[in-house]
Amino acid sequence: MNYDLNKLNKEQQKTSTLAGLKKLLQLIAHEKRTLVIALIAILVNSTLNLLGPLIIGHTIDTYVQHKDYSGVIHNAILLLCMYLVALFTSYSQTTLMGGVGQRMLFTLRNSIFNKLQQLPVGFFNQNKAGDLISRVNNDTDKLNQFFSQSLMQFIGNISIMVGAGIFLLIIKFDLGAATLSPAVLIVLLTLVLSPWIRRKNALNLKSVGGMSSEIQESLHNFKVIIAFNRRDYFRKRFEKANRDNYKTAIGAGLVSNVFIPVYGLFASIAQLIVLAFGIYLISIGQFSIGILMTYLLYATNFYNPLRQLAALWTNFQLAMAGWDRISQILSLETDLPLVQNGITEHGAGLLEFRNVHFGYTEDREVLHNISFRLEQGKTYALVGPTGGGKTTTASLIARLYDPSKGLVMLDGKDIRTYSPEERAQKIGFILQEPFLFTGSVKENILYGNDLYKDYTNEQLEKVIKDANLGSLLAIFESGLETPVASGGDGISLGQKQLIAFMRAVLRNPQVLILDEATANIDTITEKLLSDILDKLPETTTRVIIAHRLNTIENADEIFFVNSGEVTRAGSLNDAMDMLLQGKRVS
Ligand SMILES: Nc1ncnc2c1ncn2[C@@H]1O[C@H](COP(=O)(O)OP(=O)(O)OP(=O)(O)O)[C@@H](O)[C@H]1O
Repeated sequence: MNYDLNKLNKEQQKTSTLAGLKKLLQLIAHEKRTLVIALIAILVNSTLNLLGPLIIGHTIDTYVQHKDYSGVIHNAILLLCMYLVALFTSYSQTTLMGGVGQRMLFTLRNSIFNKLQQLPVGFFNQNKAGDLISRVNNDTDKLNQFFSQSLMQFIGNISIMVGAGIFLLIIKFDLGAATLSPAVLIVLLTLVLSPWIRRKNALNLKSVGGMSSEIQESLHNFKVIIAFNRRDYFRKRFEKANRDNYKTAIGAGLVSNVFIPVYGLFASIAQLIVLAFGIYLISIGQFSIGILMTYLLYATNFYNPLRQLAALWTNFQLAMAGWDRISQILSLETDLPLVQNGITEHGAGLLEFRNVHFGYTEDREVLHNISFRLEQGKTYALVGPTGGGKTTTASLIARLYDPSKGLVMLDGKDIRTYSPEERAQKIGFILQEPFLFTGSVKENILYGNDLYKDYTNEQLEKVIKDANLGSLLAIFESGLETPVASGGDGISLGQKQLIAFMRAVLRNPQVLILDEATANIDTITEKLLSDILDKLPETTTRVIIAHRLNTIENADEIFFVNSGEVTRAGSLNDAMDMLLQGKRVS
């Protein structure tokens, strides 16, 4: 399945502003009470702002012109009180919406992270970690900014505009219509330009993701970069990503800023219309100075928010572009679903591949029509040249992927019928490059193991000794409390493999897969591991992938994996011949 977020097909990419907005609103649906209070606050604020020009006009015509200063002072105090209440409502709505935005950000980041936890290995093969981090951090923040800062401003501005527009039309309809006509052009222009702005913003967010991937890759591989003196190479790559980001940011900024001067121009034209027409109306006795003042203030009240709406609209487009990138992740489903009514067979082997085909991508098949069967309690070895398909076969045993054709049976049932927990309990997989978390040896050993999670060190040490793993633990200076640094970088690769080995064995799986698990371990420790493997419960089936043939000399059966085909190799000597000749016997 295609999981590459930057190459989704049209169907996967299809998003509409309305549908996106609807889904987004669901995220804050439980905030109804806060939203209603914030809405009331902003409407009160707009109303107070709209009453201002009326009172000012009335003061000029009634009190200023008749030199009634007590009336002027009275209205001035009234205006001051109104502006203070407006300030309070504005502060309240900002604080309330700030909280809504932060809570939404929290939920959204959790949802994306949870979704990432559910997606299959194929998704992570096809996407760069840096880009995903950028989506979780940066794109969600764009949404937060819109919700916490822009949404209520948006509503407030629209209500002021609508109110001001109504007053303009009521006071004098023909002048009102002339004053509002530039706004119609602005709305049309906005509608035409919006998709373009959204596209430009999406490109910009994508380039931020690209830059983040470059940083992640170079930080992750810093040892190789230094060892190969490739700093210049990565510097150039980063410079290119940074330049791409710079260009897309300039592009997005340019299109976004196109509105601001255009809006300004239209607002000025509207004011000119009011002034010219208003002065004419005064000259023919239809308007008073106070009404002209009120009119001018309403025109400003109409066009100022419109100008701000341009900026808010840009924020909205940016938030929607961010939301598109986020919802691309949220809408993905795992291609490893739980199958309810899979085949169940008695008497099947513990594990069986039936005519399995598999490819990481649709255009290249890696495993071709593989069939084999593993019995309980036996030891199997997979040998073969590099790139032959051993790890891929093991990955299908652990259901990191599903076959494109064919079936994998585990313990008499289609492997797809097991829940991830059941499967992880039955299958232990020690990867070629085990990953350790920051913490202690104990925390890493107990990772994913609920059975011993509350054990004290003494209890756990006893369990480890009983599982014949004591000699491995003794290799670590401070035993269970030996610290492990981020990604396990503070300890050797061999030691990592030992921890991964203890982690897998303590779960007591039915099938234990060791993928080159002893490749970085000295001969004496390797012998220790071999003894431990021999002492595993009789029911444990072992699948050992190894390049060094001495590690598999005790295997009950050897499979030769080459060019995506799996065949029985017969004896160790036969396997050796096949490896040396690079071909298989039929
Ligand atoms: N994540 C992946 N995406 C695409 N192709 C892959 C991926 N992993 C492996 N392959 C390809 O699948 C084929 C089999 O690889 P696999 O890792 O199974 O070989 P292997 O026998 O385990 O090799 P090695 O002995 O080097 O570990 C190779 O051609 C490899 O290039």
